[in-house]
Amino acid sequence: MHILTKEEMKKIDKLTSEEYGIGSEILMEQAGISIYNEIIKNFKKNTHFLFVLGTGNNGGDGLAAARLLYNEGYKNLKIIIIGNNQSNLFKKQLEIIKKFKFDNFIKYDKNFENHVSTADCIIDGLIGIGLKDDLKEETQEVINIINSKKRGIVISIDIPSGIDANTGKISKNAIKADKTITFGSYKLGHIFFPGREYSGKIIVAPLSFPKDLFSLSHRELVTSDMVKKLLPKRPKFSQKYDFGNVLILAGSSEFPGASVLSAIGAQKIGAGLVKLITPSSLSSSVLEHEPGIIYKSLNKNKFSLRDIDIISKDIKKASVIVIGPGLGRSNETMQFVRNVVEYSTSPIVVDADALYAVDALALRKNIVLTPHVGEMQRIVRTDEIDIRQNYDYTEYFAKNKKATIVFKDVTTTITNGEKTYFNITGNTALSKGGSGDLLTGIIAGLIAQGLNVMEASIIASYLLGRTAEIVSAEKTEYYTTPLDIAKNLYKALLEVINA
Ligand SMILES: NC(=O)C1=CN([C@@H]2O[C@H](COP(=O)(O)OP(=O)(O)OC[C@H]3O[C@@H](n4cnc5c(N)ncnc54)[C@H](O)[C@@H]3O)[C@@H](O)[C@H]2O)[C@@H](O)CC1
Ligand SMILES: Nc1ncnc2c1ncn2[C@@H]1O[C@H](COP(=O)(O)OP(=O)(O)O)[C@@H](O)[C@H]1O
Ligand SMILES: [K+]
Repeated sequence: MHILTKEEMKKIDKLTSEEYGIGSEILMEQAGISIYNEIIKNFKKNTHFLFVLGTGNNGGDGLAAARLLYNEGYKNLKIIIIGNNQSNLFKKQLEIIKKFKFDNFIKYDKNFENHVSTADCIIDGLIGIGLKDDLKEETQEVINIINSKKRGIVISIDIPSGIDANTGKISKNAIKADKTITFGSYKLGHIFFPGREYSGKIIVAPLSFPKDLFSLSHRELVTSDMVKKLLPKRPKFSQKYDFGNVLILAGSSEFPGASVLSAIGAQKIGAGLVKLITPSSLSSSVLEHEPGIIYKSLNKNKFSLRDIDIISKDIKKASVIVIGPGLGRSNETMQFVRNVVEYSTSPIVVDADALYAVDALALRKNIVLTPHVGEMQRIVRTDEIDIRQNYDYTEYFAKNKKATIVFKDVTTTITNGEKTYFNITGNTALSKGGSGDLLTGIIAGLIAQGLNVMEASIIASYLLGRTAEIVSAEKTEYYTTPLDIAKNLYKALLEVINA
């Protein structure tokens, strides 16, 4: 499923009309029908509806849906229109609904609160992707009353009014919907917070947009289907060397646990061989969890430059290297990181402390950086933009650095600057030390099996998040730990494989 900006959506509207002859009126009627269909599935004819509509095409969709319901015997409908500048399609829909003898238009006055609190279902068609500038005061007031006085279900048309479709940001105020019915495809505002939260359950109504047109967007949502298609094959006629060799350079006497989770992640996702080389002897617990992991301790506190000689053979043999989790950030260790990255030509997953050496690294497409919010804000070296709300800056950064980036957040951005994937699986069970270390190992385990760094990052992010959802449904988001997630990774795998 592609994820569109409002400009891309408008372009697709235009092309659908001009190149394919399916005009805006038809699309609006279809939008109305899809809202109508969703409503009749869930509400009886005696339901009290309040349609709160603007005067643009978002409001026009609302008028079409209201008329279809009215025509089917849903008689408890009230419509309130906010604003004056009616779009042509809105005007037309208004004329049509009047021809159906609908006349229950109400004014915006002191009784509005009462209408809101007595409605079983409120349809929000105030503003869609046409939001411009800050919300007008009257609209803010209307939205405020809906959010605070509603008793029934709120359904937003296309996107909750007040949410910017390109960023998910709130403009002064926004409707908190239970459900959003959007058209064609997701918009970015549906997947970035707070828009994602304000949208509630999102339903995508396809309308008649030609599918090919969506590929004008280079951004996609990671889905179970996509993961299923990308999962590496495991042919019967195989042996361990066919599934790759993961070398993990991680840990220190101060942070021995991180490397353990990375190694387990790589092993559990199916890598042929996983070797953990770590400075301290404190990570030996890895063998209790997975005795198949090859474990080597250098019996010191942290990596330094001269360790390169000891591990150079391993670096050459590795089909993928993980560097970073739990390393610490001393100068010597950063020198070590730089040298490993320069020395190797294999794919490398650079995570955690190793990200602090990024400035000095010559990056390449098969290097994947996996920063969380703080690390990302630091490596882009600018405080001027909030990196969580600027996926295009992450894309720009990846392109510029010629690397692949997995920017880990509630919505994770996976990009090489040309293609971008967003993952939205996961929950707060993952907001705990160690989840990222596990992810790193899973990414590497997939690269070892022959996937490129983008493919591996897509699958790993999806599976990590989905496993967290599955495990926490049983054990709660409080209780679930990275190790629980590692041990249950098979549940998300099975769900994907059997879907
Ligand atoms: N053109 C098409 O092919 C289709 C468009 N559709 C609908 O059309 C919508 C886009 O329609 P429009 O481009 O007319 O725009 P919208 O209807 O989304 O927004 C324009 C309306 O919002 C008001 N508005 C904008 N900024 C505001 C602010 N800051 N404060 C208060 N009011 C503000 C304007 O006064 C106007 O009434 C989509 O979201 C979707 O719902 C659907 O009918 C599907 C097909
Ligand atoms: N609330 C959340 N919802 C979804 N995913 C989350 C949430 N919190 C954290 N995550 C995910 O969990 C992982 C945390 O990584 P990170 O912060 O690097 O952990 P650590 O460095 O402690 O191992 C990332 O993949 C991130 O996307
Ligand atoms: K809306």
